Amino acid sequence: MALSGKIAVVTGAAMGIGKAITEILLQNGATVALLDVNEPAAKALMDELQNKNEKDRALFLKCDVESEEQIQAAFQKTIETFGRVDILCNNAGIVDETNWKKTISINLEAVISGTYLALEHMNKMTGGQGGVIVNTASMTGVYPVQGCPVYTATKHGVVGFTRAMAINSTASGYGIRLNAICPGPVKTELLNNSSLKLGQFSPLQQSANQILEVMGILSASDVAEAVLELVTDETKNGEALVILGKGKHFVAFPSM
Ligand SMILES: NC(=O)C1=CN([C@@H]2O[C@H](COP(=O)(O)OP(=O)(O)OC[C@H]3O[C@@H](n4cnc5c(N)ncnc54)[C@H](O)[C@@H]3O)[C@@H](O)[C@H]2O)C=CC1
Ligand SMILES: CCCCCC(=O)CC\C=C/C=C/C=C/[C@@H](O)[C@@H](O)CCCC(=O)O
Repeated sequence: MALSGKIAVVTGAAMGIGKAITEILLQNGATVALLDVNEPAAKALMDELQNKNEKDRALFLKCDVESEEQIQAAFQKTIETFGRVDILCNNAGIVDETNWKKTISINLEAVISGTYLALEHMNKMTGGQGGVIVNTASMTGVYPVQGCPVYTATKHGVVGFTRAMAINSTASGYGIRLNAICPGPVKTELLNNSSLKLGQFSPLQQSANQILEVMGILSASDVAEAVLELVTDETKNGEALVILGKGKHFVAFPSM
């Protein structure tokens, strides 16, 4: 898929991996609606884009993905402004093993809401033009990590939901590819703060730390490059791409 003229929606776009995804999509010619709850960070990014003459292809829409109404309003504004949606990156996520219901709400429920809203607008069976959805899971969506069982559960859910929706899309003719990106540790605010967010499992942090030594730490740009591969490679549907400091691989799931 060539990105020039394509319209993308990215959630959690103001910082970290979402910011890097936004930047690489813009660099490759796409137009991006940036959805985020952090208005100051988003405005700072928009100022950076202004300096790179990319601001006219970027639209910040304040949106708390915990609110289905706010996601719907953001999609509506995107379509009113740019005419359609071709690419969706459900990227917003948190780690909070204490407020674990919020973690489920943002990391999984919002991914489902965003995907279903995108279907309404992208589905070829209902007048859409098709497209691609990349959901940000984590290596914890495939390999459980001590210290963050609910986070791990949400990311397993993102992988399973994405793969099931990819099968549905093929079977139903939606014309939409769905893939999951499963990064290991990435140097962002989320990772930096994660040791404070393990709640009752904080004593297990050391074992989580060991993963950093084994897996290495990625940059957000490393992940964005892998997301670009999933967006542009039209042969990829229903994949879970694990990316670690030591390399990347598509998960080989057991066949039935
Ligand atoms: N940093 C890491 O080591 C890894 C992160 N991930 C996943 O990548 C995604 C992005 O994480 P990072 O960039 O590391 O985090 P980050 O904390 O650096 O950035 C997350 C962005 O999402 C936004 N956000 C949070 N809650 C929101 C909500 N309710 N509505 C709208 N926006 C919201 C934040 O304001 C922020 O801009 C998450 O889904 C995370 O689980 C996956 C694997 C590794
Ligand atoms: C613990 C949740 C991490 C969420 C981010 C991911 O999905 C990556 C999962 C893989 C490994 C996680 C390791 C987490 C270690 C934390 O306990 C913390 O110690 C990391 C500190 C970051 C740093 O030192 O740069």
